[in-house]
Amino acid sequence: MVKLLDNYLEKSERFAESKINIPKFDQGKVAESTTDNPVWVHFGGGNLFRCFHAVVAQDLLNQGELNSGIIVAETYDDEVIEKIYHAYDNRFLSVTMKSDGTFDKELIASVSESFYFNSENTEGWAHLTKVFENPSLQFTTFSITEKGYSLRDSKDQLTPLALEDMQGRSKPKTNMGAITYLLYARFKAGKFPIAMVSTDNFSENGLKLQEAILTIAKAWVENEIVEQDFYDYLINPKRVSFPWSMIDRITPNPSEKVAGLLTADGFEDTEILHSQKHTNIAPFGNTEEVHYLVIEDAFPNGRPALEKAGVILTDRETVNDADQMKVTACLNPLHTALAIFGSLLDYHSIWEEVANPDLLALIKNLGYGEALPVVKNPKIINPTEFIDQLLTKRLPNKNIPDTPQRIAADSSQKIPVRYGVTIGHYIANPRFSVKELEFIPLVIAAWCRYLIGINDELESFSPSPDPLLEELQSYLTKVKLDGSQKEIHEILKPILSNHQIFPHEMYQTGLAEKIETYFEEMIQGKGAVLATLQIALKKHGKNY
Ligand SMILES: NC(=O)c1ccc[n+]([C@@H]2O[C@H](COP(=O)([O-])OP(=O)(O)OC[C@H]3O[C@@H](n4cnc5c(N)ncnc54)[C@H](O)[C@@H]3O)[C@@H](O)[C@H]2O)c1
Ligand SMILES: O=P(O)(O)OC[C@@H](O)[C@@H](O)[C@H](O)[C@H](O)CO
Repeated sequence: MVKLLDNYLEKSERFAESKINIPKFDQGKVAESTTDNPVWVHFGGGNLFRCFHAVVAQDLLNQGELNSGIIVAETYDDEVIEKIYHAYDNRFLSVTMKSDGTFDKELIASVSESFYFNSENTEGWAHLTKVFENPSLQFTTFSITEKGYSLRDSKDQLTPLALEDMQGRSKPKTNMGAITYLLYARFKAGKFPIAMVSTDNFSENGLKLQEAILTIAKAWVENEIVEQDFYDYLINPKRVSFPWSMIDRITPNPSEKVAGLLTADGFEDTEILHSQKHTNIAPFGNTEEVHYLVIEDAFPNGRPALEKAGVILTDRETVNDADQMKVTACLNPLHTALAIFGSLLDYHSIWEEVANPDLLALIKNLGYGEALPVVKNPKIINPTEFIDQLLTKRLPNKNIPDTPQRIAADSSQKIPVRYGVTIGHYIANPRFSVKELEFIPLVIAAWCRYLIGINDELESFSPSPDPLLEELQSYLTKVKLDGSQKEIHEILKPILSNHQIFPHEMYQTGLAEKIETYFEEMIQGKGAVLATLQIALKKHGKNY
């Protein structure tokens, strides 16, 4: 058996026996150089980071294109740092699951340091501050989920914690307050340049990060906590940039099945952690083969040759087009539809869902039928080929243990981007009418039905974690599922008129009425969700 803490340079033949590729560098030496010359900090050391960013860094370290490792800062889940990073000397096994049933396995050692970064944790706080004061630092990446950037609640009001952070700088409580604190340390140390790269799944992610940081910084200037010069530093792209990005690699939570196969292959560290804060993470990460990372090439302090590890560096417009193509049209809206219907129809695997002709027809009609006509071609990736590849190779890959329940997490945060952008195109473009949309309202109706927490067999299930779950469920507590429910409009109105979830006025577009009708059909008793889907497909669906 081999394990992560084995000396991979001395025991390389044992790793080879288990078909595990090992780093071509000495992790200890890289770590020393990271202490002196940090280059790359990553916030949010979850599964995507481990299977994507860390693999890019490893590739560059192997090629000699990078000499220092990634510093991971976790603002949210301290258990992950202690039990998953420190316990394994920041190493992990990346497992790429190919459609022919085989795995590619690589021991990743590109993370040099990891910290719980919170103003109450003095060690991590002091260390990250020092890192940000170092002129060598070139960029930071983020994968902290959509909600990690938020300063506002569901009513678009600044949260009490955000308001508190805007009043004082010494102990920020929000992620954005803490990041602004670090940028202030960098500013004071010498106004050194840096790129702040969000790689979370939402449109204009760089802009959202920038706006959140500027909200805090502006309040600090107004409250005379910091000098105006700091704000000017943040808005000068030659000093601080917020590149936009598109990231794509389906990375499910670590699976027990993969753990079992790794054990059978002679790898020892397979225990999955389900943390108290609901992070599912393990000493290994499982991901797919296909991947795209497109980043706006705006790095004022320079950058490693990321392109040598497959990253596409381009201008903002192209990034935005690629991102809109993926996140708002060709992948994520389809994923969320499978997540919602899958939870209602009691599926626990994505590949099984796409083997169901009704669900496959639903996502084809959403993708090819409703989203593709209004999406701009990003040129670097062909949108039709992208959906074709998704539907024929990626989603049906039985080797990828992805679940509707993972994807359903935080749906309230995703709906504005995954469906709202397409709705916006239909409203804005005179060649289209928003009234043509059938499958987007159908999915939104199914999401409202999903929030009730009772599936299509009328058995209860636990909806995936979502910051608005409790509030949204409070509107639906009395819904009867036996066909006797009246006043659907009164029940759904508070949800459908929430502009944080639906940026467009759903009642003016006529979409809300359609959603209400679909919702009503879905609460007519056992099997009503599937029946509604089948009727909608029969009436409005095309064969793609
Ligand atoms: N997994 C994928 O397939 C995939 C692919 C492309 C993009 N993404 C993006 O990456 C993000 C993370 O995905 P993942 O697979 O790593 O998820 P994960 O559950 O494995 O990890 C989530 C990470 O975000 C942190 N986090 C959660 N809530 C937070 C909060 N409120 N504040 C700060 N940090 C918080 C967690 O501590 C953890 O480090 C997604 O939300 C998405 O935007 C994921
Ligand atoms: O990561 P989330 O939670 O924003 O969304 C869930 C999935 O749709 C997402 O992770 C996809 O797997 C990913 O976007 C593929 O690149």
